[in-house]
Amino acid sequence: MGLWDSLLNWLRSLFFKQEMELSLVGLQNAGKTSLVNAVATGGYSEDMIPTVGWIQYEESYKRKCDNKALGSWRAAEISKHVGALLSWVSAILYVVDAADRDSVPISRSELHDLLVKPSLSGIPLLVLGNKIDRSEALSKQALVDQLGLESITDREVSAI
Ligand SMILES: Nc1nc2c(ncn2[C@@H]2O[C@H](COP(=O)(O)OP(=O)(O)OP(=O)(O)O)[C@@H](O)[C@H]2O)c(=O)[nH]1
Ligand SMILES: [Mg+2]
Repeated sequence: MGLWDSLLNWLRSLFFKQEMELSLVGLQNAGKTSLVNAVATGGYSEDMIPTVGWIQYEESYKRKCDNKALGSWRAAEISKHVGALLSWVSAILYVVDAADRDSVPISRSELHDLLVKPSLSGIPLLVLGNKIDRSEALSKQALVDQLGLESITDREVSAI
C-alpha cells in the first residue's frame, strides 16, 4: 500500500468528514513539498527547491485534493511559530526524513516541543517516515522508538 493510501485509511479511521484541514510539518528537507506534489499531481521530481514561507500551497492544492497543506517552516521555527496557526486543523502530519539519521533527534525534539502547545491539545498526529527508498533509512519501529512516539499519550498517534 502506498503512503497516500495509508494516510487516507488513517484519516478515514478517525473522521467521517470528506474534507478536512491538515497541516504538514517537518524539518527542512524532510520531503514535505514532494509529498504534497505527489498527492496533488501524482508526480515526483528530484529538482526541488527549499520552500520559502508557509501558506503558498493552500489555494493550488486545495482544488486538487480535499486537504490543505501548510507548506513548511525551518526547523527552529516549528515550535516557535506554528503552534497557534495549527489549532484549527483536523490532524498534524509530521514528515521525517528517515534516511537522515543525524536529524532524527532534532526532529524528535521539535515534535515534542510542538505537541505541548495548549492550542494543539488532542489533535491527532500521523508521523510519515519519508525517503524509505534509501538504504540508510530507519525502519518504522526504529523511527517510532527514536522519535519517542510511545510516550505521547494525549492524542491519537500513528506512524506510516
Ligand atoms: N530518495 C528520496 N528523496 C526524496 C523523497 N522525498 C523527497 N526527496 C528529496 O528530498 C529533497 C527535499 O525535498 P522537499 O520536498 O523539497 O523537502 P521539504 O521538506 O519541502 O523542504 P523545505 O521546503 O526546504 O523545508 C529533494 O531533493 C527531494 O527530491 C523520497 O521519498 N525519497
Ligand atoms: Mg518544501
